[in-house]
Amino acid sequence: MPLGVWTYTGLPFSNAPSTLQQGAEIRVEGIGFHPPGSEKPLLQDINMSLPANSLGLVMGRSGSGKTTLLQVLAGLTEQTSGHIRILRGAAAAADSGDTAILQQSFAAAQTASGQHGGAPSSNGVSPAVSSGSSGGHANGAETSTGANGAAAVVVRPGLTVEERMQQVGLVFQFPERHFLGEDLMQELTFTWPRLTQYWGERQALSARMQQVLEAVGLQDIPLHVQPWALSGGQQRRLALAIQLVRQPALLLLDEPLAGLDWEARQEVVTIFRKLKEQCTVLVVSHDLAEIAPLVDCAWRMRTGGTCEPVSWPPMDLAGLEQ
Ligand SMILES: Nc1ncnc2c1ncn2[C@@H]1O[C@H](COP(=O)(O)OP(=O)(O)OP(=O)(O)O)[C@@H](O)[C@H]1O
Repeated sequence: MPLGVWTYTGLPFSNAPSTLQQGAEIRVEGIGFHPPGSEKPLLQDINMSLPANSLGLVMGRSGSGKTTLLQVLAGLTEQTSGHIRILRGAAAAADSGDTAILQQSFAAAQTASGQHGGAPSSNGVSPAVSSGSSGGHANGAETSTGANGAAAVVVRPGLTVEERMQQVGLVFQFPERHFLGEDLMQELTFTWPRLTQYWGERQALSARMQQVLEAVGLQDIPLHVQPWALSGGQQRRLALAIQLVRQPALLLLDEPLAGLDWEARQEVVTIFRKLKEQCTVLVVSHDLAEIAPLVDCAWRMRTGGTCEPVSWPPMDLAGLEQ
């Protein structure tokens, strides 16, 4: 499958099938990043696990490496150690040894392919025959057909940077500073593929655009309006819409409330409540008062690029902010 078309944000357009509508479990395992020329590593042995459709929070002092971590997760920077996995369905089950989910996944795959076979064995490897397709489990695991025709769950070690760029969306801090389109239509479609071979992709995107605009509450703004004529909150919602149209499995938000007034912050937080239904979300933020009620799991980054889990919900939110 060809790699997607590159966008102005550095994110290639996803050629992933439109079945990627739900969040996935995210595993960050032993991620380290030590760029050449830097005396010390910027990230060290980062471990995180985000359940599907959860919202994770990363906090920490300035310079502790939060943005660097997001860049690695989004595939803009390649880590020097560790790996990142996006697990769906059978992949998550195989990884955790959950044979019940595996059995359901294989039953669904067999029904879809019109084939029948035995149940998965207790080690999670199915003796059943499948079509050999991925069965919708993009990355992390897939069903494959062996030489004897038997299907097995193959858990892949980690995502390449290209795969991350396709499956992870990143909304930068102050995303409105990166707007390039002369109107909303241009801004929303700027990253869409233009070559004839991607016509099907464009059609799928057009079909999703209206839904996404409604989800972020911008459906009543005419598409000929200039992006800079929008309010601060509307601009942030536009930046979210641009990423949501791509249907990322993981959405990364870097200080999404920074620089917004009270009203705009409320607008954006309201959208975050709904975001979790569509994808798994990881937010870097200092604005704990607004974000805290939405958070399912949290980590604190320390100077030197280490990361530790924070018990959630916290006993004392004010103390956490210090
Ligand atoms: N490619 C690089 N090479 C060397 N140092 C880098 C590189 N990229 C970032 N840094 C340094 O890594 C450190 C972490 O930066 P990062 O922006 O990730 O921190 P942060 O926690 O997001 O900070 P803030 O909250 O201020 O945004 C900083 O000291 C930064 O100067």
